[in-house]
Amino acid sequence: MRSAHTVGIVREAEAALMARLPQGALMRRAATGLAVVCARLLPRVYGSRVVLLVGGGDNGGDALYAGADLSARGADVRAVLAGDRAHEGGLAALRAAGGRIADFQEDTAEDTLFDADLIVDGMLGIGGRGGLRAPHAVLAGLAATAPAPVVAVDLPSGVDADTGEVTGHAVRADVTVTFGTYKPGLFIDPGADRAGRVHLVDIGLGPELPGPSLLSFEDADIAPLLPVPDAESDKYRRGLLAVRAGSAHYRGAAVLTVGGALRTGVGMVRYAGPSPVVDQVLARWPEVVADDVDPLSSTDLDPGRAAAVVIGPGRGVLPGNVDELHVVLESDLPVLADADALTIIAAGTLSDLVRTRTAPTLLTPHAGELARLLDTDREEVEARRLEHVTRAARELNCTVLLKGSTTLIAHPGSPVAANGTGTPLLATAGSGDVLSGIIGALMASGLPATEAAVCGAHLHGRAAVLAHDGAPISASDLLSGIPRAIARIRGHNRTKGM
Ligand SMILES: NC(=O)C1=CN([C@@H]2O[C@H](COP(=O)(O)OP(=O)(O)OC[C@H]3O[C@@H](n4cnc5c(N)ncnc54)[C@H](OP(=O)(O)O)[C@@H]3O)[C@@H](O)[C@H]2O)[C@@H](O)CC1
Ligand SMILES: [K+]
Repeated sequence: MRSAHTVGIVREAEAALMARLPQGALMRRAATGLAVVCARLLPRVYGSRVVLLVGGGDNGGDALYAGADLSARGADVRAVLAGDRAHEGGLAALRAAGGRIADFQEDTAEDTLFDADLIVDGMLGIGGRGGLRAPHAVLAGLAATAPAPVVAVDLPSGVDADTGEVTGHAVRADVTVTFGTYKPGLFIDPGADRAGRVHLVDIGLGPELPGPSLLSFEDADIAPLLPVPDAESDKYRRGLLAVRAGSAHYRGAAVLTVGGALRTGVGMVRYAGPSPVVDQVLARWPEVVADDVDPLSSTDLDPGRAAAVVIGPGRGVLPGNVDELHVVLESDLPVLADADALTIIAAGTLSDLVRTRTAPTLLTPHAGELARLLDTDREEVEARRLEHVTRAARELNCTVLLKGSTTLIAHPGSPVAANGTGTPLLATAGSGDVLSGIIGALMASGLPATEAAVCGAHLHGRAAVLAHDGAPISASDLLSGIPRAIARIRGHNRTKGM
């Protein structure tokens, strides 16, 4: 598990640590770690051409000191100064080690960057604000087209450290070397996409840091959460999931939601819906117990003996659907509400019920649905995803999973989790229905809502990567990737444990 802290917290922790250390010690630690990673990326250090892009603050200082280390080992190091000032100590160290320093020149910058074997982006770190100004933006553009790998110092310049937002230009790094703790923006798109592989350099900040602001999970963290049936398990102990998805218009939503649950593993799925949908579900998944229920007229809407309920995908927003959701939310069962159920909640009638439930509740909106839940615009949510998912969890007093290129999971009073798995190909119709089924199965198996959401999002992304094999995927293909993803994640855990 990787923990990230916001800039404000990093600054406080750094100040506390610096007060106990000789001046410049922290920057030396950071720069030494940076130089080690840079050296590993070069076939050999001696004779390699390293170009440093140097901003006016301490981020540039890190790059200059690391450049001095590489220069002392025989690299040909050139610093390009992006601003009219640069870290004095770093400049002196680079000069003393034989490195060359030049101001940014529009007509020579391209040749300099295109001749490099390695480009080090030390323009902006946690002190960056807003979109990159010139010439930083020009250098970011040249670095993106130059053939050499790009190493970002602390974070790619132009990425907001706290949110991952990018306004205008930003550096696209192959590797980011970050110091002391991860920054949230390294795990949230578009920042995560700009960061490449992320290395953390320990500069001794750990004891000064409070609990994390954001968490990112890896296979090894997910493996122990996946339910494993034992010899004692029967279908009821393994969990019965009630699925209230699909309608005459959207039959596929029921098939995909049920499929997601079955492929993840659950004791039993009990499906209830209109008769033509029941037929379709049973034709694809004969192991399901299915009841003909017309949610628009029936009074028998009680999910009965279930361990968890998934409600909403393709279900509809008619008065009967509102009644059905009402009954489900009034129960004391763990509930996952998605799609149409979110539209009903956003309309206001049932939001109080969500807020006051004591049983686990998970909402799984995409940006448009979250915007409706918060009475704002989709663009607002897309621009500041972390802020909005946190706000929704707080205001609705439940767990909220915001789907997107980085799926975020928030629960009141807990650090937000950023999901690191997946592929842009996941943005396909029905993919969210499968996710609901996966998470529903995990909730029915007894995982708390937040853990089920974290685990389910990870699994969903891994399944997509395994299923696509270089070609576009449909939501149905995703289903076949789920068991393989589970096997990979479990296998990873066994290797770690050996
Ligand atoms: N603190 C510590 O103990 C340690 C810190 N460490 C390192 O220090 C880094 C933080 O250094 P920092 O605070 O000096 O800020 P930094 O990221 O260099 O940026 C400031 C410069 O950027 C400029 N600038 C801002 N926005 C801009 C824009 N949009 N477009 C263009 N320019 C823009 C701004 O210019 P100004 O706006 O002031 O004119 C100023 O010149 C941190 O990330 C880590 O690498 C490590 O050594 C470990 C120990
Ligand atoms: K940087």
